[in-house]
Amino acid sequence: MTAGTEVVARLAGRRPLLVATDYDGVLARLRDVPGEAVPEEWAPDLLRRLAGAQDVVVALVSGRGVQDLRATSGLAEPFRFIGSHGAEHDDGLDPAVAAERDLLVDALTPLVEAVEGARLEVKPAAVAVHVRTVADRAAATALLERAAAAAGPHHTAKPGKDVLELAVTDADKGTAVLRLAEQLGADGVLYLGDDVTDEDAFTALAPRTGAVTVKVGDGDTAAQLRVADLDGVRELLTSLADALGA
Ligand SMILES: O=P(O)(O)OC[C@H]1O[C@H](O[C@H]2O[C@H](CO)[C@@H](O)[C@H](O)[C@H]2O)[C@H](O)[C@@H](O)[C@@H]1O
Repeated sequence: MTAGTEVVARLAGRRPLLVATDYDGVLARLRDVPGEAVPEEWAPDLLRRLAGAQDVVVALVSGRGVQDLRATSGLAEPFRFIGSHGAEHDDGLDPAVAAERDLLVDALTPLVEAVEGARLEVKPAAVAVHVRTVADRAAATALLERAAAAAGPHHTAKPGKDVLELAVTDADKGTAVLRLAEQLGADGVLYLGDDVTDEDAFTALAPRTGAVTVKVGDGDTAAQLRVADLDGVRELLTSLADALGA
């Protein structure tokens, strides 16, 4: 049985159904420049098909801030947005976190400026140190270690693919997706993700009846199912859309 067949068998009859998906590495290929990570050509129409089905809600869940996620993906309503690794729901963020974030920016800026090719990304509730374009890989590793050491006890370190993010809240994708599922009274939940922070969602959803979790790509995971790559995501979501009559 393919992952798509399994997802259809377990979810097609469940309503309301929440289809929640990570963005980078699932709907968009990884790029050197985060702003260039646009969705795969098939993704917007396929997500709209799913969101058009009766009692189906589609949510994009990302480490990006919601504003960045909307701008980079080009996606808008009817989709729901969870950003900043769970700290932002649609457009809401506690403004008090910005001052705390700016202290982190001050601490990390000199570290990043000392390493050629490194970049600092300032997000609503976090600061991310990117090393994808650092040619000296030993320097990249050392920078991520120094950035981790700069974190205070009230920060949450979130490692990812060539990135270390320091968040100023303890929100995660797991609690955020569970909260949205409760709000919707969802009887079924599908979650797709490829990166370390998606493991929080896989773990949080594991005990929930009617939840199916899918890891995209290689690596250890708490997800129940796996697809190899973004083409696997397209096939899986197409099977679900067909089964929903969307
Ligand atoms: O939760 P996600 O939607 O997967 O977002 C995770 C991070 O994605 C972005 O960084 C990653 O993608 C970049 C563009 O392809 C790539 O250059 C970088 O190496 C990846 O780590 C985004 O820039 C971060 O803010 C997100 O946290």
